[in-house]
Amino acid sequence: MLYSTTTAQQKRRALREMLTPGAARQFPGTFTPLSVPLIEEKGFDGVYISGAVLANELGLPDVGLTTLTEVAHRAGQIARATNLPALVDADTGFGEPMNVARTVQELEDAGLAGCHIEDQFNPKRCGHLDGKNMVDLQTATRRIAAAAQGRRDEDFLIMARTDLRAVEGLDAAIDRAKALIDAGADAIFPEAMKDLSEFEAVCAAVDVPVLANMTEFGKSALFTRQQLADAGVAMIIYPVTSLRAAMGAIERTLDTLTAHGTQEPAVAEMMTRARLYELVDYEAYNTFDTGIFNFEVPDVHSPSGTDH
Ligand SMILES: C[C@](O)(C(=O)O)[C@H](CC(=O)O)C(=O)O
Ligand SMILES: [Mg+2]
Repeated sequence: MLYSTTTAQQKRRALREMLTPGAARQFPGTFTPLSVPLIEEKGFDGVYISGAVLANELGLPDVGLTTLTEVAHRAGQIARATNLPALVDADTGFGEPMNVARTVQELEDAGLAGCHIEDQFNPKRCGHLDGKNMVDLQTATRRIAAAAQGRRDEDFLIMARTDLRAVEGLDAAIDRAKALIDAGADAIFPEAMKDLSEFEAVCAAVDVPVLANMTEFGKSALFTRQQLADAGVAMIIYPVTSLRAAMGAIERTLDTLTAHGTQEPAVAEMMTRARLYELVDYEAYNTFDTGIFNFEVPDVHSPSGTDH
């Protein structure tokens, strides 16, 4: 009950240890702390907090409108709800190199295990769309160097994302990934890979953990965990999956309500009240006090009642 029983430091260590080449650790995205017990219960390795989802959840497009304060706050609420490590999308780092250093410190304070910082400039966009604004190599490496310098816990994972593949091709993206590692990146997120052989090429070219982004309706096909493990991938994110699933269910339910005048036909698809209460550990809160107030209140009206 309440929040996680492991410290942020322990979660960061755990993340470091689990990210070996080919481990293909699965990090489903979540936009709410409420999904976190589900992710844990189903045996996933960690939790991902997507910038696109945090923006969309606020009714905004993913073009760099969310602020560091908003992202750190929401990501912190999610991170503290889980014993698993949480990786957050820090977009372009929320400013110039000095701001990026502060971003890392805010995310450390919020209990995140790591973040990724990309080489676009605002208005940034989803890595799987065309027409991205890319910063030059020097700006990209400065961002990562500032992030590494800002970090106070050496286990906080700084992942560099490069969006260059869709703009200048795979070789350029690999060259940039290497430069970002030299600048201090602990891991690489090669965005918008075209096929499995591209993941393989990146994994072979760098000796840090590589992330695969399995976002739906994007430029990459939805490869299985085994396929990505065989390519050498250390970590897989499913950034928008739960949001898309939830929004699909909401839309279908609203349609049922308008069509039938009642939600009754949709109830079978809903999470039950009992299951929802289970996720928030209702029962434990009911009994929490009984373990603490196990003494008797003296009767002040009895002859010995003043003796307390
Ligand atoms: C990973 C990503 O950065 C995100 O914010 O979740 C997005 C996902 C998406 O828009 O599908 C991305 O740029 O790939
Ligand atoms: Mg993003």
